Formats: sequence, C-alpha cells, structure tokens
Amino acid sequence: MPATSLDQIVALAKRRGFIFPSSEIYGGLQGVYDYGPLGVELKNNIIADWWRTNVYERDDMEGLDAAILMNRLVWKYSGHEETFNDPLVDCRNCKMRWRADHIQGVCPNCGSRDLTEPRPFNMMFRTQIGPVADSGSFAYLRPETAQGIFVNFANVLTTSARKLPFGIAQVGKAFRNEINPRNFLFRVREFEQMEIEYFVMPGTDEEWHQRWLEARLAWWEQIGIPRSRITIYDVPTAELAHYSKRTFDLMYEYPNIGVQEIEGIANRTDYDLGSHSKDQAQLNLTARVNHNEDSIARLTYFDQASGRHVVPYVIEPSAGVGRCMLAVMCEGYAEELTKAIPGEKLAAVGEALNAFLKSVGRSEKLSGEARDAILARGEELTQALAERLPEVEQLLAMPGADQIELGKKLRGQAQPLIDEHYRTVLRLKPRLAPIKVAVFPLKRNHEEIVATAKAVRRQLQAGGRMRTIYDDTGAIGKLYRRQDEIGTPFCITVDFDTIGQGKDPALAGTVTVRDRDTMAQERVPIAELEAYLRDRVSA
Ligand SMILES: Nc1ncnc2c1ncn2[C@@H]1O[C@H](COP(=O)(O)OP(=O)(O)OP(=O)(O)O)[C@@H](O)[C@H]1O
Repeated sequence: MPATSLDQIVALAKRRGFIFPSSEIYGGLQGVYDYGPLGVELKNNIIADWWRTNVYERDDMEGLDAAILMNRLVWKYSGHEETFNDPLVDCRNCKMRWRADHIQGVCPNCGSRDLTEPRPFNMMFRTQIGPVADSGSFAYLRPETAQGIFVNFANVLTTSARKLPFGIAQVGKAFRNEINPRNFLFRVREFEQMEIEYFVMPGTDEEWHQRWLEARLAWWEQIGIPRSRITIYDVPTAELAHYSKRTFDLMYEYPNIGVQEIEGIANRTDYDLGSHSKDQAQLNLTARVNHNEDSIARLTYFDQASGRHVVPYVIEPSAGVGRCMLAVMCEGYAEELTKAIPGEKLAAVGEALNAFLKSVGRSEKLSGEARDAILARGEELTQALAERLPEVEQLLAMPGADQIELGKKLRGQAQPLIDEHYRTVLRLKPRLAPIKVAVFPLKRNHEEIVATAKAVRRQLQAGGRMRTIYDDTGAIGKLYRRQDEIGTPFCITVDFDTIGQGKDPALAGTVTVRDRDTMAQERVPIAELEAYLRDRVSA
C-alpha cells in the first residue's frame, strides 16, 4: 500500500538523507529544499530515465541545455511579464498572504473572512546582471525552461537538419515566487522541470497531442506510477492558459495534498514560435500574439512538399522533477509486517505491556484522560504491537520511575520482535533506486570476511553501472532494514561460508543475495554476481 500520510515521506526523507530544508542551520528558507546524498541519486536517476526514454529511445528528438538567465525581451514576448500572475489576497486580520484560488473565501490561518480583493502578483524572480543597477541590467530567473527551447528553435533546426515532426528536450531549474510554497516538494520556489517542445505541422497537432498523452502515461508507468493511479484532467476551455488550444493535466493523488497535477501536456499551437518571430503579419498565425518589434529571426520551417514556410505547432509535455520524486516515493512506500509473530512471543510482550499500562494507570503524573485512553486501548495495543511501534514508543517516553523500569523491559522484549517482524520498505523501481547493491560483512572485525566484502563492492562498482556501497555499521538485520527503507533492491552478505570456513565447503566463493521485495535469499558465486545483478538493477 502506498504512503497514507505525507508525514511518512517527510520523516523518511529527513531521517535517511533524501531531502533537507535549505539553509537549515539559519532557520531555513521557505519553499526551498536541498537534495541530500540519497535524494540527489534518486533525482538524477529519474532525470536519466526521462532523458533516455524521450531522447535516446526515439528517432525524433534532440536535447538542449539553455541558460537560466535570458534577455528580458524573451519574457516580454512570451507573455510572462504581462500574464504570469497568480491572484494574491491579504488577510486583514492576521496579515497572511494567500493565493485566491487556493482558499475558500476564509483565511486558512485565522478563519477571518476579512480579505482584500485579489490582485495580480507576478511570480518571476528579478535579479540584476553586471555591476551597475540600472534598467539595462535587469533580468529574471526563468520561471520555466520552455522559452530557452523556443528561442533556440532555428539554431537546433539548422544544425540538426531535422524535418517535422521533431522535438527538443530539456531538463533544468525554474524559479517561481509562489505566494504560498507548501506541501514539502510539491509547491516550491526553486525546482526542476523536464520539458519537451514537440514541433508538428499544423493540422497534425491534435493527433500528436493524443500520442504524447499515451507516451507520457507509459513513462509514468515505467517509473512506478501505474496508469490506474493517474487521472487525466482535460482542462475545460475556461481554465485554459491563453496560449493553449487544449491541455491534459496528469493528476496523482498525494496523501494529504489530494489529487494534484504532476505533468501538463499542452497543445500550444503556433503561439510560441509566432510570438518570438519577426514579420509576424506574413506568417498566417492562428494564435493571437503581441506585435514583436525586436526579434531578428523568422521562426519558421520550410515545408518542401508544399513549397511554403510554416510556423510549426507545439505540443508540450512538462513535468516537475520534485513532484515526480514525491509521487514515486509515496507510491513505493510501505510499512508492513514481514511475518506473523509467534503466539508465545506475543504473549510475553503482551504481559510486559499490560504490566506497564497498569503502572501508567497508577501514575499521579498522567492526566486522567490520557490514562483512560491508554487503558481503553491496552488490549488492542498489545495485539497490534508490531504494527504500532510509534504508540509503544510514546508510552515508553512517559514520566515516572516505574514506567522507566517497565519501559526498559518492554523495549528490550519488543524491539527484537519488532525488528524481526516489521519493516518500512521503499519499493522503487530498481533503475531509480539511489543505491543498487549494499554489501555487508557478517562479522565486521573478521579480517578476511571484511576484505572479501570490500573486494566484492569494488568489483561491482568498477562496472560503473550500479552504485554499490559497503556497510558494517550494525547487525545484518538492522542493515537490511536501513536498505529496505531507502529502496536498495539487493543486499549481499559475505559470511564464513564465503571464505570457506563455514559448514558447507561447497558454498566457498559464494555470497548471499537478498531481494528487497520478496526478502528471499539466494547463494550466488562471486564470479557470477555482476551478470546476476546487471539486468535486475536496471529493471
Ligand atoms: N511551484 C512548483 N513547485 C514544484 N513543481 C512545480 C511548481 N510549479 C510547477 N511545477 C511543475 O512543473 C510542471 C509544469 O508547470 P506548469 O506551469 O504547467 O504548472 P502549473 O500549472 O503552474 O502548476 P500549479 O497549477 O500546480 O501551480 C507542473 O506540472 C509541475 O510538475
């Protein structure tokens, strides 16, 4: 089952080093996050998968990496200076600011209805280029990567000698001064986009729009978001952006946040190339564009069949990397019992817990209400102990000498049980997993076992294809749980059998390979490890 609460993902992301708040030691910066050691791997793997699918595995695509800073005129003629606005309202009571279309006429902070009329707020960040702050030095941080593609259309067309239809793919940072950044990675002020601008002959645009919808759904499925988990929102005409003839928003149901856009697939007509072209009057544009008196290029395509210059239509699939990563983590997340707890062990823990609850009931320090609540749930807690570690932890944290004594006893009994029977697992597609293989020595102070484990790690990493780590910081069970939580598809253990000192001499030169999802273990000869893992880690 996927994550049931965003908190599960936020906690895991922090605990294991996927995501950190930006500038945390100075109190953070709202709407900005840093990708930690595991986050950067997952993010890079998502981007690489998108690039491979959309650039390498197609015959009709080129890549591009345009600069974030661009001439201000780009944003004038793209329409962003005029229209890239969100409706801003102020709460007169508590002074909080909100996006009018995100609230229900009442301040979500204080409940006041005393709000200002919505007014347009331009979301582009401004900066200054060069040492002199005058009007000529003014620039924006790009709020989308798409414009870098449009203004390079002629460059790519002439250097690649492409014929329509063809597309340009780009991944890069975008910045939006969101009024209310929130919901972790979902709405932030600095993020990455994976965008395609696909250029087609006018008249074939509707068909290509449908084809891209299918292609994009197939990609989401490939990275672990099944078709059944995505809703297609066919944006009603009244809600369409001014440049769009039709837009499909792909929506994913995030826990707590609800059904939200992860990707927009827009038919942008000839609006973009037409907007950035000179001689617009001669281009037979269908889109309404602002008169361009600054561009030095005609962004057209010579169609040999008709002998005419045409302005291609554009289909744009545009996805956010952060929203994608959040969806992939939510979808792959599971907390589960790994096997049924044997009756007598449960009874022993139950006894300790009951004694503990009794003691809590006598405690002067506990409020009556809390005591009653705990006693009422005593049996249920006992039964479901392994699934309810956080609640048990809460009980253990309560004050009072008896509690501490019993708490210790309980923890002592419960922890191994819980460790053995309960786990959090991130079922990422192996190709996305930050770490593909983790290698453990069964004994961390045994020279030969350690040396063999390190050699196995080096051998697998040397292939360059699978990120492999060595870890000896705990008992094997604990190490498995850590790797389960971060989505590592395979763990390898080097033991006495491996080095020929175990019970079975036939196992010399083999290691245990454990599968994250099935938890099944297999003995594999070291010499065959790479072949065994190669396809499995790129699945
Ligand atoms: N503030 C943001 N934080 C994270 N990702 C974003 C943000 N804004 C846009 N994206 C991502 O970029 C993609 C394309 O951007 P687009 O301009 O279509 O978004 P949008 O329609 O403005 O999004 P929303 O309506 O949620 O603000 C979105 O589908 C989303 O994945």
